Amino acid sequence: MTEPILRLQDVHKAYGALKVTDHVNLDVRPGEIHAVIGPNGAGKTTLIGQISGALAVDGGTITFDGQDVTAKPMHLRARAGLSRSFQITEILPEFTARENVALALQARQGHSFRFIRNVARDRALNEGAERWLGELGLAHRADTPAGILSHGEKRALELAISLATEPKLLLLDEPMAGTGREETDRLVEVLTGLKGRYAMLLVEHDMGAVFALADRISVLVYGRIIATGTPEEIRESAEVREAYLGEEGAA
Ligand SMILES: Nc1ncnc2c1ncn2[C@@H]1O[C@H](COP(=O)(O)OP(=O)(O)OP(=O)(O)O)[C@@H](O)[C@H]1O
Repeated sequence: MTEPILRLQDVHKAYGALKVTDHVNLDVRPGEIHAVIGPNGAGKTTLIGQISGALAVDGGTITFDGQDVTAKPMHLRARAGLSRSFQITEILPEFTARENVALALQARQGHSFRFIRNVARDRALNEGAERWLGELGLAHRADTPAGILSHGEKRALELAISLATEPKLLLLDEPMAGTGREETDRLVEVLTGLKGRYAMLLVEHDMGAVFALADRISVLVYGRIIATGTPEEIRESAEVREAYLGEEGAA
């Protein structure tokens, strides 16, 4: 079997007596969308923080792309291809959508920020940026300052910025938060288009989006993963229904 791109073994963290992540075992396979769902306060944000390196673990091991990254700082994990998107504003509002992506491409090539003024003239960067914008349905917004894009378009732009860094795993932290129905549908469509090409760990409250996108779902309740399985298995699990999904998930 192919090695997972991300593996968490026995990861745990407590704040005093509160076990926020409680001996979590989880893996993400190459090309898989693995969603983590759970009620408010279940520990999802903490888990994402531990994976990205923003938060230290109390114990356990995090292996990314074959390397033990448990003690590695966030920037080294990012450099190794672990990209966190959403709930972090990476967009520069004064710059156009194209410039925002071009800057991410430029950063990947190791140039420093002070060359910013050369970006507009660099055709290769602009073409690369346009390719990503096209991929995410934003080609017609290339010249628009990022700050005046709609909320859903900003989310798509954040995704373009993440993808421009050629990640091996995308950590998607509530990408649908604050988006309307139409924009959520659009983002689901965009992510569906990327399916199979990138491994993604998706934390999301919108169950419609989760069940439409995920290959597997893990359910986190009080810091503990109570089930991992296909959307069908999760929907049919009596334990999950009782602990979390309730009638809504059964519908
Ligand atoms: N720095 C902290 N100190 C103490 N308790 C914390 C801290 N950070 C989080 N917690 C607690 O840990 C628990 C898990 O929080 P976390 O934000 O990870 O949950 P979540 O599943 O992401 O919730 P939501 O779905 O509402 O975003 C909560 O009870 C929270 O109050």
